Amino acid sequence: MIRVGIIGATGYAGIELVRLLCGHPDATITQIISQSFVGKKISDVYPHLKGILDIECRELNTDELPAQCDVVFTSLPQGTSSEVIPPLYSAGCTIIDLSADFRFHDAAVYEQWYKMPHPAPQLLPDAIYGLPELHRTDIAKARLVGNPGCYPTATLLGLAPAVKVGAIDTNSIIVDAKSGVSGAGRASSLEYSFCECDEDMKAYKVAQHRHTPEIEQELSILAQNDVVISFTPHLIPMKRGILATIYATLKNDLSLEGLLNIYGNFYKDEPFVHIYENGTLPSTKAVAGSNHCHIGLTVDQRTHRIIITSAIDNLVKGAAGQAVQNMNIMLNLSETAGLALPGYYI
Ligand SMILES: NC(=O)C1=CN([C@@H]2O[C@H](COP(=O)(O)OP(=O)(O)OC[C@H]3O[C@@H](n4cnc5c(N)ncnc54)[C@H](OP(=O)(O)O)[C@@H]3O)[C@@H](O)[C@H]2O)C=CC1
Ligand SMILES: CC(=O)N[C@@H](CCC(=O)OP(=O)(O)O)C(=O)O
Repeated sequence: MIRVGIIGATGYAGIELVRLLCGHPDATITQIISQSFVGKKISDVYPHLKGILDIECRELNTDELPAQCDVVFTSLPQGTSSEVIPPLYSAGCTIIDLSADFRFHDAAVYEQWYKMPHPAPQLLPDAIYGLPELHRTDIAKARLVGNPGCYPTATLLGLAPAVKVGAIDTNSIIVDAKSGVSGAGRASSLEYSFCECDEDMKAYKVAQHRHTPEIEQELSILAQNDVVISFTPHLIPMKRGILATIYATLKNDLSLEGLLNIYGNFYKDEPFVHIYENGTLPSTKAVAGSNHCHIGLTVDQRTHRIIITSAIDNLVKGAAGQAVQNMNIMLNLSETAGLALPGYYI
């Protein structure tokens, strides 16, 4: 069995990792690392784990952890991950980081958007952007993966085939995305409390959200050109789920059938990406609790635009599930191990 440690297991993304790994056939959780709950059983912090995982939360010890774990997931705030990762990486651990710290090729871009110096820029050349549908071969060779953000996962999966084949004008891309409140993490602040969020919907960080450069980095690689997008996130009164509605101008007279062919070919061997073909459109309910991404395509003949809808669960394909998928690839396990169950639906 592969021994796994989770640093930041007591957060929402971390505890989703725990849930998925409890059902993984080849991995066992040996270390649960926390900051606020050291000495408590994880099943006392999260009672749904009682009788399933009752181990104690420990304080981080970067000298001891490498001998206790083969793989370490870091699910910590931005800036904190890249402080703890260097000694673990030097000691030989395989690391999947759920923060933004290892998603960028250029430390200057990170520093501009995250407004802090990058604590470990020397490791950026070793880190691979962990979107398997785009970088599977490199992920398989990597020992450090920067797991993508939730909005970038939904957006990039929705756009990748069209951008790769040059079907759309990449200057015309508009991403209008909605997220459930768990996307903001467990640490509470007034704006995410029940009475503030319930029965409300609002845009936030318009034209300045930190996921913008992450999406642009990957689209630019696909287009082999600098791509700039408009991205507007919204907070909606749900616990989980992201729906990205993406608009772009078509370059040629492509029919819906033509687009379905392009998308079908691009994703033909992908276990977790599904294109809707019968005129229906995806919704967050269909992916809640699963590692799947559902994509719907519409061609608006009047405006000559493609409208793509892409749905994921922010905590699964947008965080913990994708991290497990990356672990499976890095360790040459079956890519779907621990991720085979369907979502909740209800
Ligand atoms: N929520 C989501 O949908 C997504 C989250 N992510 C990323 O995953 C990471 C975790 O997010 P999320 O689970 O939502 O956040 P939470 O706020 O729910 O959890 C944060 C975790 O980090 C630990 N922590 C916080 N500050 C420190 C510190 N200074 N030193 C050590 N540990 C610390 C907390 O420990 P303790 O509880 O012990 O205090 C907790 O376990 C973030 O980088 C986030 O951006 C990525 C994609 C989607
Ligand atoms: C609803 C909500 O607040 N969502 C978070 C995105 C969470 C995420 O994926 O963030 P990282 O890139 O930091 O890992 C936000 O908009 O900042």
